[in-house]
Amino acid sequence: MGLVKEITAQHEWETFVGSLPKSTLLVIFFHAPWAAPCAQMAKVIEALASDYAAKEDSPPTSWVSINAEELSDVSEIYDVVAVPYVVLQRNDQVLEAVSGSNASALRKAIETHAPLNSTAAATATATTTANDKSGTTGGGEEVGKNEEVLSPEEELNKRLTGLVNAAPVMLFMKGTPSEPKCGFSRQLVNILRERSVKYGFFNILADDDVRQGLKKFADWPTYPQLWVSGELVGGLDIVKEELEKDPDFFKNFSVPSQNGAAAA
Ligand SMILES: N[C@@H](CCC(=O)N[C@@H](CS)C(=O)NCC(=O)O)C(=O)O
Ligand code: FES
Repeated sequence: MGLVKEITAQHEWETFVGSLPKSTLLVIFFHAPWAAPCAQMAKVIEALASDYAAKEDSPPTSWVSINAEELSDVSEIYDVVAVPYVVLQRNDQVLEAVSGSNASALRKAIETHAPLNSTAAATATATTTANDKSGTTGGGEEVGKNEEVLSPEEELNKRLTGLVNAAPVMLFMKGTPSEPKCGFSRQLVNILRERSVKYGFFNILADDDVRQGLKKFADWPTYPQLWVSGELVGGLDIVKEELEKDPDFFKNFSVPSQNGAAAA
């Protein structure tokens, strides 16, 4: 079996997703054949997939690769506006998406949602460790390398730093761009969409640690939160104000107005 399955038809996609066991983390890699960063990211994904395949007690994962332009219906469902774009989902729920060729953000995201047990845990029996979601999130330089011991708070902050830098424009929202779960988040998605802004997003409803932690980290009490280049811009009101002051606020982050995905 190839580790990363190329899906080339809509029906193939539907069958595949429909047959996935609930606990499996599905990694969906959207790419375009003309985008050089995609070729790089494809290698990263192959390597990650083989890491998971190599570890006997690793949580169940499944890896697919989709040509974003060829399967535009699928791309639309996931709001793919740029490639490479990787979506992590479990049980039909989008957990996180990583936009652009950001290998470390991707590895961090995957390890967060499907923690690989450390070498010590690997020697324990698989049954007792399989459900341990509360453990460390990895995120170290290399799997298996000695990691500095971090307090849970430091660990979370490290993770949050990774998340706010996961894409040049990051939206922390309630729900997903195609299914916002609150009017404030929906409005901000619309603002970004109208301006063809390329952005990554994180559904804070899927992760209460991030939901509560980021408020402290950002010193900002609500969602949505928009981050640009790793810095908090603010919530919906602030973004509206910024756009009033400077209508070109997002100029550097917009996709040229053409169909299909743009290289990130
Ligand atoms: N005026 C705010 C509206 C956002 C807001 O009030 N968000 C609330 C309700 S969705 C929130 O995130 N509360 C904290 C929470 O739900 O964790 C803005 O400009 O973004
Ligand atoms: S979820 Fe109630 S206002 Fe956003």
